Amino acid sequence: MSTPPHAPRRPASAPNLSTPEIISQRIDEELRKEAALLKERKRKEVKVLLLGQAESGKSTLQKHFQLLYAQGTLDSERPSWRPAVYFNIIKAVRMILAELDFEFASRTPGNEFTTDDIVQDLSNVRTALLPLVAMEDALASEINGGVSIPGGRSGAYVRSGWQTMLDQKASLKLPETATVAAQTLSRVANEIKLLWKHPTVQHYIEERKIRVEESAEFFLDQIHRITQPDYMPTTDDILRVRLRTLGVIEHNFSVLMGGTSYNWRLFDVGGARGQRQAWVPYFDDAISIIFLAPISAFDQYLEEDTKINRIDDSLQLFTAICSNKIFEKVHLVLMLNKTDLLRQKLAADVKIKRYITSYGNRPNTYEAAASYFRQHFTHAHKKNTTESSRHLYLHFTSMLDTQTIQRIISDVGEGILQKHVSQVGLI
Ligand SMILES: Nc1nc2c(ncn2[C@@H]2O[C@H](COP(=O)(O)OP(=O)(O)OP(=O)(O)O)[C@@H](O)[C@H]2O)c(=O)[nH]1
Ligand SMILES: [Mg+2]
Repeated sequence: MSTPPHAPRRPASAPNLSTPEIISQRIDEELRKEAALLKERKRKEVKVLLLGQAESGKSTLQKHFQLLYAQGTLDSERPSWRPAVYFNIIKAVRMILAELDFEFASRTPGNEFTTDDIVQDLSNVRTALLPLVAMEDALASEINGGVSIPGGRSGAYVRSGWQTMLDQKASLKLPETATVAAQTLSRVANEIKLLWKHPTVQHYIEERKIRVEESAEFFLDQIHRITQPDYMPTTDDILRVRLRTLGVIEHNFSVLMGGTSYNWRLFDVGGARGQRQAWVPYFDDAISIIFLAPISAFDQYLEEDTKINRIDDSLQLFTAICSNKIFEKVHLVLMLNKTDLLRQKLAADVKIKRYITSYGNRPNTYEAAASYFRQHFTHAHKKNTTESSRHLYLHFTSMLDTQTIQRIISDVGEGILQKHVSQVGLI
């Protein structure tokens, strides 16, 4: 190969850039740069796990993070929540009808809530609603992208990237089954209202014979708004939607603190018992755990094991987290969540001691209950903390109180960041 006439000539004294030593120096330099970049990235990366049993409010808390730090992404995801709202309503209608069937089958004469006329009226409403109820599984399957939950459990859930999948498929347009569901819902909106407001249904709700999911009441009360053809979920709707999380979903936020932009990596996990083994690979190098325990759940049992009281399960899980060596130095935040529902239940005179005998003769008030649950969780932490310096940051929360929860997120965030900054020096 000949040198082109105008190519600059290497002076005789200049080093030969292709000697093995130079190549090796260059590789070293590249590796150093890469390591420095990695270190810098790690320095700005804050890894937080959201843990707790199913329905404890982890995904709802994640939405609040999103609302605070990445409002734009929540806005762009808005359309993909529409099928989920429909799904929540259809499921509630199905649960109400199933319970009515059961109650009517065993009705006794003279009961003012189950007269022949009432049974006939509600049976007509039922007939009108059957086509809607029949769509539940197909809608769940569409939301799930056709993948079913291991173990054959039905229902709708979200997994990593689900919104992108829906967005790519349909952008603002509703997917096929959801479109039919929207039309059917508009057609039977009056019947849903009739059913929901019916004194017999309200009576069974009060008597706690009909138990719908916690967000159902909110959606059913607003059925006419939701069944409008141009309905788009509000932020409140998104916060209320119930969809199980499947596996572990990572959410990234850029958070500006003290003039530096940190990359928050928030891991939201599926909380049901069968899902918990999927958490383990994410335990390494987590700087913080936010553990959610719904203290309103004292009268509820696990869906996956109906013998186990949900508060017991939360305590057991929290104990396991506290005693795990890998979390000895973690910044541990405990949110005793759903305080609004706890207040509601106590106002309706649901007795804690009926479900938790050790509650004894303590007053059935919010203050006494909150202090009792706090004591149990702090005790579990203290008993299972070998690293004496690990502190427990405890908050009573309601995810419906957006203003307060956002202030708590800011406070919790600062604490987590301080911990992070004190540890990055070790990297
Ligand atoms: N009233 C009330 N509802 C809440 C609160 N926190 C969460 N919810 C509702 O409880 C339901 C379950 O919340 P999620 O955030 O989906 O629960 P999760 O812990 O992510 O559940 P999994 O994904 O199954 O592990 C949703 O309908 C939420 O809107 C709260 O403080 N008060
Ligand atoms: Mg979830």
